[in-house]
Amino acid sequence: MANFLIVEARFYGHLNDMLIAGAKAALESAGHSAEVVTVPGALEVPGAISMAAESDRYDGFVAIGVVIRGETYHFEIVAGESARALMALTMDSLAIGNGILTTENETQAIARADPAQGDKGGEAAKAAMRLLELRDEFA
Ligand SMILES: Nc1c(NC[C@H](O)[C@H](O)[C@H](O)CO)[nH]c(=O)[nH]c1=O
Ligand SMILES: CC(=O)[C@@H](O)COP(=O)(O)O
Repeated sequence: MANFLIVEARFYGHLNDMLIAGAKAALESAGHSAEVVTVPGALEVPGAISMAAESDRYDGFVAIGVVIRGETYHFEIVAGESARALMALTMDSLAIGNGILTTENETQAIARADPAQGDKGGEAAKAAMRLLELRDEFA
C-alpha cells in the first residue's frame, strides 16, 4: 500500500468535491491511502507538493483544481504555470497526476469533474499510481 497526498486548489469547491471523489475512489480501490490538503488556487499546488515531498511521508501526489477562463490573461498564467511547475516536479521523479482542469466555462468543468462522466480526478490518480509503479520498477 502506498500513501498519496491529494493537493486541492479549492477555487470551486463543488467541482473539487467531484474530482476528489474520483481520485480517492481510484486510489482506494487500488489499495492505497489518500490524504487531502487544501491551498487557495492552482498556482499554489506545485509549491505544496514540493514541500510535502521533502517530508518523505508520501509516495505519490495528485493535483486537483479547476481553472476557468475569465476576462483577462490571468487564465493563461494560472493554467500554464501550474501545469509547467507540476511537469518540472514530475521530471524530478515525483509521481504526480495532474487533475487541474483548465476550461472555458463551468459546463465543461462539470463534464470532466464528474466521476460518472469524464472522471479527470480518477484519471489523475491513475497517472500518479502508474508513475509510482514505474519509479519502483526502475529503482
Ligand atoms: N482564477 C483561478 C485561480 N486563481 C488564483 C491563483 O491560482 C492563485 O491562488 C492566486 O493568483 C494567488 O497566488 N486559481 C484557480 O485554481 N482557479 C481559477 O480559476
Ligand atoms: C483563471 C483566472 O484567473 C480567472 O478566474 C480570473 O478571472 P479574470 O481574468 O476575469 O480576472
